[in-house]
Amino acid sequence: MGLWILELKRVCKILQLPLSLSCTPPIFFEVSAHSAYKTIQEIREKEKIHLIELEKLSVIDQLTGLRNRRYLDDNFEIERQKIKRNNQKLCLIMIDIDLFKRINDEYGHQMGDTVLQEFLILLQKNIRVTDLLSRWGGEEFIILLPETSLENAINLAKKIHTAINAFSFANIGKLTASFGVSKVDPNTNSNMESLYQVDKALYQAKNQGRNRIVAYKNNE
Ligand SMILES: Nc1nc2c(ncn2[C@@H]2O[C@H](COP(=O)(O)OP(=O)(O)OP(=O)(O)O)[C@@H](O)[C@H]2O)c(=O)[nH]1
Repeated sequence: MGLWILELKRVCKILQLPLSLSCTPPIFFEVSAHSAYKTIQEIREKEKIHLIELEKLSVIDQLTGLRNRRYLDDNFEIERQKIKRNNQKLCLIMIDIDLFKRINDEYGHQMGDTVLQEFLILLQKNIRVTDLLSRWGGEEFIILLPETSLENAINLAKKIHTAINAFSFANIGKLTASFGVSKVDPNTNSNMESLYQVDKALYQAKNQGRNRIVAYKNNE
């Protein structure tokens, strides 16, 4: 009983609810203990829902509504373990909008945000529901492609590349993007290595003049 009251005091304190437990006659104590117990249960349920909501928010990018880097980090390991067990294929595509800074500088940050939102819709239209698209940061996106060979990942990058080149962004017009593509080998690569490889391929695409796709090769 004492513990209930302590717990009730605790949750009421957290939720800043008024609580008066003084002068409760024994006959009424049963009733108030019962309602106190119910209150604690209700508050615990609300706390649980609140935590679930917080957990969801922590893996969602506010601007685009896409999953964020944290979500990808968590799920990449799960996907790696799955392909290792089932001997499946897994690839990564990293996409970065070219010269995005110019858009912010010329049209303002808000227009830059709009472009990012349009860009992600374009990406979503071109991938499968089982592909995991996330915002890696700034103007950079990653797609994790389960059950996809390197050849098919490159084909998908080509398809997205063509779609971007054909698209006219509101108020901005044409944009280009650079792509890195890599295969994940769960037996030899750690998550870090796989991400390093796809990032290196993207870096090469930028260095070679942007608006292109580069696949990571082992001997580079
Ligand atoms: N509007 C907007 N801009 C962002 C956001 N996140 C990052 N940026 C901007 O994206 C720009 C990225 O610039 P850089 O890293 O120089 O790259 P870039 O201009 O795209 O050039 P390259 O990648 O070399 O083609 C910076 O100006 C950032 O401020 C965002 O959420 N919204």
